[in-house]
Amino acid sequence: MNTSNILIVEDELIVARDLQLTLEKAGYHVCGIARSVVKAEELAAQHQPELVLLDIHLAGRETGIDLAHRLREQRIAFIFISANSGADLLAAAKATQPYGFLVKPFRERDVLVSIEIALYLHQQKVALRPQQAGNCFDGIVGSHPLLLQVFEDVKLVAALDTSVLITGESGTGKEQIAACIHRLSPRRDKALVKVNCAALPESLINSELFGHEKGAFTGATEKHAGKFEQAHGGTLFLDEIGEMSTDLQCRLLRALQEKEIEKLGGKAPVKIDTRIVAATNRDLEKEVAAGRFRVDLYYRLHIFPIHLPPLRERKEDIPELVQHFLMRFAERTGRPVVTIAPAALSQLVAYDWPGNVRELEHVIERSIIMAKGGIVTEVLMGR
Ligand SMILES: Nc1ncnc2c1ncn2[C@@H]1O[C@H](COP(=O)(O)OP(=O)(O)OP(=O)(O)O)[C@@H](O)[C@H]1O
Repeated sequence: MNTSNILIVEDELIVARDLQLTLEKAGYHVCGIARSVVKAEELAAQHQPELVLLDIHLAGRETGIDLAHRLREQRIAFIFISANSGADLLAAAKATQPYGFLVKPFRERDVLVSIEIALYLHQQKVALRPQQAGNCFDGIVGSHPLLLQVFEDVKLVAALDTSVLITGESGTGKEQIAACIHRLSPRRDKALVKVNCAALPESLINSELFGHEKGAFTGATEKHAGKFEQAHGGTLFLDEIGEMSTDLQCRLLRALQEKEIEKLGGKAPVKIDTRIVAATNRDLEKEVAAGRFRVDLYYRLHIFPIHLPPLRERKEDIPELVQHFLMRFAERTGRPVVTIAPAALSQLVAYDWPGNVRELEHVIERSIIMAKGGIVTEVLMGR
């Protein structure tokens, strides 16, 4: 009997229901059907599926390819299901390293065989992981002492259950470090849920974080589990915490102190066990001094601060980072690796990188596209 939990991400309800029937007949458990990437991420965080069946064209702004990259980071297996199999789309799908690609219309048998193989391959990978997990800092390039100190801090704090505040300029890798803390913590098998506090309007962020009951406000047609609840047992990454309104800061502080939240329209508080990792590129002390950030919340988050150095303070890492981005671009696109001329590399090392590693990543991608004869001879700085 198969008991694996499977999530279906498909915008055509008839196809999704057919798939659900097929899977349930074969003994799998379908933990949900999502029509958009947003809903899929909500369900994935809630149910921790072993496998996701993923359509490419979905309702909403993002595609199945966008979601696939993130599922891969979270080490959740997925198989694409799509009516379209054009060369460009296949190249983009391949770059996400899926466990399979089924072209619609497909036979029941093909779906079941693909799922069985995907689950088997995924289990093999998971079984191998303990030896490889030694490096949870995979994908974080650099060996400057300032970065090595960050790695040490992360290893130390990951095992504890305290809140962590990651500071550093934009593009220095704060989100990557937050993911490492989660992966190294005892909460690693539960969800890591991310919220960008600057990306949501004030009116939405409240229900996004704390959730709401059905009928809590006009348009609340269904009960919604907020990010706090979705991250129950796991970690909630609050990016750009410096942008939070004072009202929300107050609710967050209460949630941290009481370990419970109040849903919009809810009758009783809900107990939560969620670890907070927050990040900011602002100087929170200045924000506190200016009265824009609550001092009590600041101290609550500041129990263990981790500071990421700007790239200009660890220029020695630039050549290795450049090499990393050149290789990664080749891997993603399936094209040969482009090299870089020494003069161009010197220019990159000399530059000050106000946008840090993210800016370097963009400059390299742009330079590869403009490169002739497989070698980058010119680099064009600027974000
Ligand atoms: N040391 C590193 N090695 C490889 N890639 C890195 C490194 N640091 C950052 N990056 C890459 O740079 C980009 C920006 O990183 P990330 O989103 O973690 O930064 P951030 O500090 O959270 O930025 P922001 O404050 O703007 O949210 C990402 O694509 C990330 O993969």
